[in-house]
Amino acid sequence: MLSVVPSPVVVRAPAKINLHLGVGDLRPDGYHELETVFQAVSLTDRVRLSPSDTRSITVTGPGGAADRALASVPLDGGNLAWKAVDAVRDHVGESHGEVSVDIAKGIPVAGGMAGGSADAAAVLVGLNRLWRLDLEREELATIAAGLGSDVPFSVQGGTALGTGRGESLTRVLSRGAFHWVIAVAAGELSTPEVYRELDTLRAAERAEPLRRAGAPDAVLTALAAGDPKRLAEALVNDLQPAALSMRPALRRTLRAGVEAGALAGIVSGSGPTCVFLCADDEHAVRVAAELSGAGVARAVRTATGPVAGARVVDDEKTGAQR
Ligand SMILES: C[C@@](CO)(OP(=O)(O)O)[C@H](O)COP(=O)(O)OP(=O)(O)OC[C@H]1O[C@@H](n2ccc(N)nc2=O)[C@H](O)[C@@H]1O
Ligand SMILES: Nc1ncnc2c1ncn2[C@@H]1O[C@H](COP(=O)(O)OP(=O)(O)O)[C@@H](O)[C@H]1O
Repeated sequence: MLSVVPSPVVVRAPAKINLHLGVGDLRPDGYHELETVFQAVSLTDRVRLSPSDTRSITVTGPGGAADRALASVPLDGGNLAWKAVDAVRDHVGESHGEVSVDIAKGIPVAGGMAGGSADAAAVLVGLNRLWRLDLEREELATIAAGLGSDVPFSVQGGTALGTGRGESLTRVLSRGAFHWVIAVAAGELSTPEVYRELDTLRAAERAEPLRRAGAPDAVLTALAAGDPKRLAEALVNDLQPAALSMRPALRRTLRAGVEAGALAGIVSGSGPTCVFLCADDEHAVRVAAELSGAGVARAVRTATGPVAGARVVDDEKTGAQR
C-alpha cells in the first residue's frame, strides 16, 4: 500500500450577527453574562491549511494592501488562527507537523462579525480533517470555548441561543432565509473597549436610563415563524449605545439604512458594522444599492442567514496522492 501524502484542506467559516444581544453584569472573571441569539450569515472567510515545515500565516482580502484593517491583523501568535493550531495540538497531545494557514477574508476585521473567531473555527475543523483526528463535536466546542466566547458558534453555525459568556449554545428553530444588507464601516472598534464603555454608561445610568434587552422571546418567536417583519421589530443590541457613544457617525449609517427602505437596522455585536434586515432578496439588493449611494459605509454587501458553521469545502481538488 502506498503512503498517503496529506493535501491542503480548505474550510469556509461564516460571520455572525447577534439578533438579540442582552448584556448582563460584569463577572469577576472580566466577562459579561450574556443572553444572545446568533445567526450565521453568508459572509465568509476561506482558510486553507497546508502541511509545512514551518508555521506561517497569510491574510488577504478584497481591499488588498490598501486595507488598513487587514494590515493590522497579526501574522504570528497574536492571530486567533495560530492560537487555534496550538490549542488543537495541546488537546491531542502530539505533533502532527506544522501548517501554513492562508486566510482569504470576506468578513470585516474588528467589525463585530466574529471574523477572527471564524478563522479559529476554520482551523479547528480543518485540522480535524487534515490530521485525521476524529474529534467529536463536543471536543471541538470545548477547544473553541478556550479560544474565545464567539468561537463555539463559529464552529456550529445556524441559529443558536448563546448564554454564559456566549460560549454555551442551544440550537434555535429558524424557518426560511433572512436577507441582510451589511454596511462595513471604515476603521475598527475593540470588543473589550465597547464592553467597558457600556459599563461606564450604565454606571452613569441614573442621568439617562439605558434600555436592557430582556429575554429574547420576541426574536425566537419571529425566527420560528420565519417572519422578517416581526424579527425586524424584535432586533436588540445592548452594546449599541456603547458603540454609538464611541462612534457617533454610526447613527447616520443606521438612519441611512432605514431611509433606504430596510425593515430595521442594528449595530452588529460590538460594531462598527451595521446590518439591515430586508423582506427578501430583491429588497436587499435595492436597499444595498441605495445605501451605497448614501456614502455612509466603506463597503456595502448583501448576505443571507442562517448558514452552516465552519465546513471543509475542498480537500480533494488538489488531489491526494495514494
Ligand atoms: C461582542 C461579541 C458578541 O457576540 O462579539 P463581537 O461583536 O466582538 O464579534 C462577543 O461577546 C465577543 O466575543 P469574542 O470576540 O469571542 O470575545 P472574547 O475574545 O471571548 O473576549 C474579549 C473581551 O471582550 C469582553 N467580553 C467578551 C465576552 C463577554 N461575554 N463579555 C465580555 O466582557 C472581555 O473584556 C474580554 O476580555
Ligand atoms: N484571524 C484573525 N482575523 C481577524 N482579526 C484577528 C485575527 N486574529 C486576531 N485578530 C485580531 O482580533 C481583533 C478582533 O477582530 P475580529 O475577530 O475580526 O473582530 P470582532 O471581535 O469585532 O468580531 C482585531 O483587532 C484583530 O487584529
